[in-house]
Amino acid sequence: MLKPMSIRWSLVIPVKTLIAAKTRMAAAAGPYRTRLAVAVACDTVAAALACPPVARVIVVTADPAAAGPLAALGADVVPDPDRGLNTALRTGAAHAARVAPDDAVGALQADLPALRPAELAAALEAAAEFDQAFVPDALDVGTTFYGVRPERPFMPGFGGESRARHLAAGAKELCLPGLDSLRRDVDTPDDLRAAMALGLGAHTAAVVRELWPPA
Ligand SMILES: Nc1nc2c(ncn2[C@@H]2O[C@H](COP(=O)(O)OP(=O)(O)OP(=O)(O)O)[C@@H](O)[C@H]2O)c(=O)[nH]1
Ligand SMILES: C=C(OP(=O)(O)O)C(=O)O
Repeated sequence: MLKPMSIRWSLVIPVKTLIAAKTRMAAAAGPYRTRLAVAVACDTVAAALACPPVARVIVVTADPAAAGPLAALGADVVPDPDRGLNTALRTGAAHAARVAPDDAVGALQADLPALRPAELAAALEAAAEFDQAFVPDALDVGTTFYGVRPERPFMPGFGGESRARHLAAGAKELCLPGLDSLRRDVDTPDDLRAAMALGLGAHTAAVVRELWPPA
């Protein structure tokens, strides 16, 4: 058996078609909504690619306006069959199994604009000790990361109250301290303010400067 420290990861990051993305930010972001969605995904992908155990990032999207900048950062882009979030994740995981069957596979939400590579690395190291594991979101309601060891079944249960779903499916909840940036997904203006307090990545920070210019 591989030692957990030596496990490498393929991370699947789903990015919704932009016209339907970040709808809970629509009132606050106005015409900046789709740029914000792309920027947040760019910061998430850049942080994941900067994380040493991450061998590859596989973005699943049907939207060329998201695919272009994310591929330019170094992600592999796989077309989304457009049958919902968990189907998109399983499609990315199937690609990962084809290109790197010996690597662990994780699903990471695309809306983590404050993500720090060291926090992601700590979570991946902990996750490698379990067949399936997940990280709950900051509210302890949803999930920001779900992953499985190499060759184990990948059974993501994202959407709504996914923390309870992942727990019920027997996945290990990772309760490490110091995962704030990994748990801070951004769906609402309050979430964005909380992510700003942690420190936004450069792409999101640039959009926020235009959206909310400093007084
Ligand atoms: N590829 C793909 N990604 C999806 C799909 N649905 C959701 N996502 C992604 O999954 C994550 C969580 O999505 P949601 O919270 O449902 O959507 P959102 O666009 O972030 O926000 P809302 O529109 O406010 O719900 C984000 O990274 C989305 O881009 C889908 O059908 N396909
Ligand atoms: C899809 C999820 O989250 P959200 O809609 O809050 O981004 C989830 O937590 O499973």
